Amino acid sequence: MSSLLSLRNVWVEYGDKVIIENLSLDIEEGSFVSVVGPSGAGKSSFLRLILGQEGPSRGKILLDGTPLPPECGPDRGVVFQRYSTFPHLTALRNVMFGHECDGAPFSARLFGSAKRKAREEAAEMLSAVGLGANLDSYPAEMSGGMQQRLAIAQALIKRPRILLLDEPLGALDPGIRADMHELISRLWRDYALTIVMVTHDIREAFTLGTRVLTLDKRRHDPQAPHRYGATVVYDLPLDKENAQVTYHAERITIDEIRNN
Ligand SMILES: Nc1ncnc2c1ncn2[C@@H]1O[C@H](COP(=O)(O)OP(=O)(O)OP(=O)(O)O)[C@@H](O)[C@H]1O
Repeated sequence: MSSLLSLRNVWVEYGDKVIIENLSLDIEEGSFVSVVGPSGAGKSSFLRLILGQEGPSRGKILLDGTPLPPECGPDRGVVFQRYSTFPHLTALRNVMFGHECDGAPFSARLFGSAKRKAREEAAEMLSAVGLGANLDSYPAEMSGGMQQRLAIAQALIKRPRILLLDEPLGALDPGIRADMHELISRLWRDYALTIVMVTHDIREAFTLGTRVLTLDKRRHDPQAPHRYGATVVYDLPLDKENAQVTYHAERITIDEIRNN
């Protein structure tokens, strides 16, 4: 595997508030990186950096060895915990929207064969996420799990090189999460994706990831909580061939990682 994304001495600072501190990291093509850490550690900020929603205050980020374009492009797709889809569009139109924006940036409307092709691809993607029977449903008519399936289809239609997941299953019931784990694993394999997923669920991090990163502060100043930022304090590659790792993950906690 080769390095798809590299962060070199990256800092995120807001005024004198340090959020991410001197982060250096390589993410291999085809890997599934789970990111865990305490609330407020900077996990979403880390995803926003990769997405291009904000730039580092210092350091550089390279995609395939070249500086990451400052704006979010089709090479990166994202799914948030909620509200990733357009409520006024059907499932099919939600997924077609990416192609429509590219093909007709001003009107977001395609015609003729371009429209037919976009429709076929969107329907195919919706089938891949298990929504083949819901092409004409609106997000409000769908369950939480179905809405997240739709958000994933919408993110994947542009065939991104990196898929960013920010607590994508955080609002779902545990039973639905298990189905979603199966779906995300299958899409990761079938579409040869590189995935970076933020989660608060340590079991999910170990079940899905090929690597688990823990973001946290190495130093704390009780008088000035934002004096120091977070960095990668644990970086655990997982041997997915070894089923035992998955079983152990059932019981593992952040404290157990810290103590190892
Ligand atoms: N635009 C901003 N201006 C100032 N501070 C910000 C800004 N965006 C984020 N922060 C701060 O950065 C810190 C990290 O926020 P972030 O959302 O990345 O953490 P997180 O690890 O994802 O948290 P959680 O697990 O609770 O979602 C927080 O203290 C937050 O208040």
